Formats: sequence, C-alpha cells, structure tokens
Amino acid sequence: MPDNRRSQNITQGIQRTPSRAMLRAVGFGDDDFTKPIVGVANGYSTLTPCNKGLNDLALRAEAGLKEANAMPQVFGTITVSDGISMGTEGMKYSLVSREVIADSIEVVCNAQSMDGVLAIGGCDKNMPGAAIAIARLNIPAVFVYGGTIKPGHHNGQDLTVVSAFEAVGQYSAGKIDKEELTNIERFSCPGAGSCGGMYTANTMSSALEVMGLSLPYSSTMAAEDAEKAESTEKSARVLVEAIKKQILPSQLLTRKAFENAIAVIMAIGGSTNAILHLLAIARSIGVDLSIDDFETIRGKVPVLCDLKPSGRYVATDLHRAGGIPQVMKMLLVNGLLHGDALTVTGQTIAEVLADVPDAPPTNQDVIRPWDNPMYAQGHLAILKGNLATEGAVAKISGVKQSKMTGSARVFESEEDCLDAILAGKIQAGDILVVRYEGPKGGPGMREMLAPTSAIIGAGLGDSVGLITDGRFSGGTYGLVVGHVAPEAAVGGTIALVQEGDSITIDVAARSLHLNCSEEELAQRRANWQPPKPRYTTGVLAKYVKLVSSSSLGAVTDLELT
Ligand SMILES: CC(C)(O)[C@@H](O)C(=O)O
Ligand SMILES: [Mg+2]
Repeated sequence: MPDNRRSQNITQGIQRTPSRAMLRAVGFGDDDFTKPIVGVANGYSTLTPCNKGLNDLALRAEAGLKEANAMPQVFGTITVSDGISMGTEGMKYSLVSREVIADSIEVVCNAQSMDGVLAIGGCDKNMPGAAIAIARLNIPAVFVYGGTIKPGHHNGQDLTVVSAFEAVGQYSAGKIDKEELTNIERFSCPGAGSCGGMYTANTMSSALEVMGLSLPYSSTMAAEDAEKAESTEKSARVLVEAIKKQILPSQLLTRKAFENAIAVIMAIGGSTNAILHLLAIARSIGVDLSIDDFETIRGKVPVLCDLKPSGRYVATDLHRAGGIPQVMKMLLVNGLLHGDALTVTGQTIAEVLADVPDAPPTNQDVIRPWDNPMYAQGHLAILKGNLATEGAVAKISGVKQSKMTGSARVFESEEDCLDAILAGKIQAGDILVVRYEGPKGGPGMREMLAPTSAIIGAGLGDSVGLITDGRFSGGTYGLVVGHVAPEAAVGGTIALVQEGDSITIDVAARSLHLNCSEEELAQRRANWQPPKPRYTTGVLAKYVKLVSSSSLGAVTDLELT
C-alpha cells in the first residue's frame, strides 16, 4: 500500500495505542492496521423509496472492500425526500440537505483520516452532496447510485411519481375522477429506487458517471436488479485500486469533465437542478465554471433522448437502449465529448467507450438517431435581462413556443400560486410570478413541481408561463423559468413586479424582461423593503446567512473566502 495513507494518523505508533484499542473493538485485527481505511457513506433510510435499498448495497460494498484487502468503516448520511416534502414548508430543507450531506461526509472522512470513500446515495441531493464532499476531500472516491425505480403500470401507461403530481391538476380540472386519481396514487411507485424519469436523481447519477466518479452503466441500473448490487461490489474493488494508484477526484473533476457532464445532461433532457449542482461541485474542486458555460454547450448539443418528463420513456428504458455510455459515444464520435477525461477506473472516457457502438440499435426509439434528435439544441437555456441580471434557467422541453409575452400574476409563495391554479383562476396568457422562494428568501429554494404539474394537468402547459426565484423539479416541463437571480429577498427586480405587468420570456433571444420603464423601476426600487426573515434560529437561519446566489450554485462556503 502507498505509504502516504492518511489512516496512519490513527493506526501507527505507540501514541496511537488507544485508537488501535478502539478499532479492535470494531473488528480490526493485528494485520488490519496497515490496510487502507475506506469510509462507506451510507444514505440508507426508509423515508423514501430512493434510499430504502441502500443498506444492502452498503453491505455489498463492505464485502467488496474487505475482499480487496481494505478496511471498510460504515457511517450514515442523511436524506430528505423531495417528492414527499414537495409543496410543503418541509421542502425548504431539501437544498439545505445537499449541504448537510456534503458537510457530514467531509467531517467524518477528515475526522477519521480515511484513505478513501465510497458514497452511496439515492434521492436527488445525495449525488451532489456526496460529490461536493468528494471534491473537498480530494481522496480516492467512488460514488454508488442506489438505482432508479422501475415504472408503475396502469391503463397501459408507464407511471412515475410525476404522474401523481400531474394527476392532481387533471383531477382539479375535471379531466379524471377520484377513482382514477387513487389508482394513479396506488400504482405510480412500485418499489425501491429513485424517481424513474430523467428527473433530478437520474440526471445527477448520470452526471457523476460521465465525470468518472461512478462505474459505466451504473447510473441507469434499476435499484431492484441484481446488477446494481454486483456493480456496487465492483465499485469497491475499483476504489481500492484507485487508492493504490492514488487516482484523486482532482484528476477526474476537471473542466473537461464538467463540459462532458453538461453535454450529456443536454442530450438526455436532464433536470434544471443539474445546473445548480454542477456549479456547486465545480466550485468545491476549484474548477472555473459559470452559468454561461451551460448556454455555450447547449447551443451545440441536441436532445437525443425521448425521456420523461416531456418524453415517453424512463431510465430503465434508457438502460436497455445502451444507457449513458451509448449517449456518450454518440457525442464522442460527433466531437462533443472530451475522450481524454479520466475515470475512477484509471481508464479514459474514450477507453471506457471503445466497445460501445457509435449509434444505438435502430429497433429502439429511446435514444434517437443523431440526424433525428428530439430537439436540435439543448433544452436548458440561460436567460438574462432586467428580471435576471445574474441569470435564470429556462426549461423549454415539451412546449410548442419558446417566446411569450404575458400578464404577470404575482404570488409571494408557492402555496398561493398552487391554490390559484387549482381554483381555476389562471388563464391562457398569464405569466405566473412566484417569488420570495429563492435560496435566501424561501429560504431553501423550493422546487415548484406542484404548480408546474398542475399547469400541465390543467392543459395550460402551452399557454401559461411561470417564472420564479425558486427552482424546479426534474419532473417539471413547460414554459418555465427558474433560478431567477438576483432573488426577491435581496431586492432583485422580480421583487418589483406588480400584478398585471407585462413580462416577456424569449428563449431564442435568451431574454427575461419586465416591460417597464427604468424610471418606474427606480421608483418601485426606492419603495421596496426587504422582508422580515422567516427563520431566525436553527438550520434555515444559518443557511440564509451563508447561501450564495443560485447563479453561483447556491453554495454555502462562498462568502467565507
Ligand atoms: C420528485 C422528483 C421528480 O424527484 C423531483 O424532486 C426532481 O427533482 O426530480
Ligand atoms: Mg428534486
């Protein structure tokens, strides 16, 4: 083993007699103190299907590490459930949990002088939280994704949890009855695994695979399939080799890796949250990445995959069609991927993809042929304008129009907006403005899946726009613009919008504009007062003090530099 193992801090020398005594009590024997100690960050929890299978994977990781002559030490990280907390005050803790997960893994691995870390996660924030920690630690690391849920089935349709969100809008609009609503509730989540469309969990697992932190094909495996547990044990062996070779995250998480991840996220139609999280991970590893980089790459990369929320298929279909390696190979052969980027296996991306066909089999349509994509350009556009001088993120998949001028309907919270939609008070031509939901203002920058799904469910997806300083779920689609920065709570222009104002969303022009004179805006700004903080103690109060603009990834260690 390389003699630069950090774990020597706690295992070597007379003065470490007490720590060896304690390590013996957790299973170390005489010959184990010269082996690498590997943290297994276990996100197991029964609070969400995403994480309920993770303990079995932790056990397989332990077995794999021991077999590879390392010493595993398992510790817990937290998760919250976006899908369950959605639309409630509790969703304000979701983005905060990314920081708690990152901090918890960083704290344990540094406190215990770990030589490497194998992180296991399922729900949305687990992937970016673990990746931020891995970036900060810069010790050999591998990420193991808990796996996607399989689709539910009902009336010949594949269902996911987003079907249940959209059913609320359908029921409120009188399109389905109570029995159908209950059937969708019963059948949309059949077992363990993270939300099954190309929503945030599957988007971020794919991004970590592209950046070389996870094994090839692992990001689209189903949680309940045997290959997921086998891949976990293989990940453990790969990590021990990476420790021997000292393959560090700083060699994997390079600028090229982030550009590769952005390209794949565009090609698979991934979640807007990937923008927030990649910015945060890049900052943690010291890579210079800006929100404008997403726009540059978007212009060059087609949306190749027909995946929910706006498409037809789910992650298990993508897996059967060749998974992320197939999408990567199509980008590589078309000059849109850096093949020399390194992966945790020690192979480059080009080497990993050597045996992957240049194009998918023609008998499937989950991954479209290169010359017949879903969209010619990426679906996540970065908009700027007097409403978003630092930027905003528009998701334009699944809509017929990418330009709209409409009348502002202003809501100071997600709940007020959802109530208005379900009460039928919204009409074609409205642009809903949901504000004071940003990182500081919410706080916690809630996902707006409930209102955006209700708009789709009510059949208003092509005629109603929504802008917010909050964010969206991976299940959101329509003419929606999130991450509006600066946010209302810090006096961004979104705080000055009044009911009935004219707003223009113009994706082609990359513009988000409040059609109001500068003089009028100056007058309104002079009269604006920052709101009283909603939380003055506890986690959310700390978060408000530390969190940065969403245009920088809503990171909590930015202001400290
Ligand atoms: C509930 C969902 C769909 O998982 C959402 O939280 C997301 O961000 O994708
Ligand atoms: Mg989410």
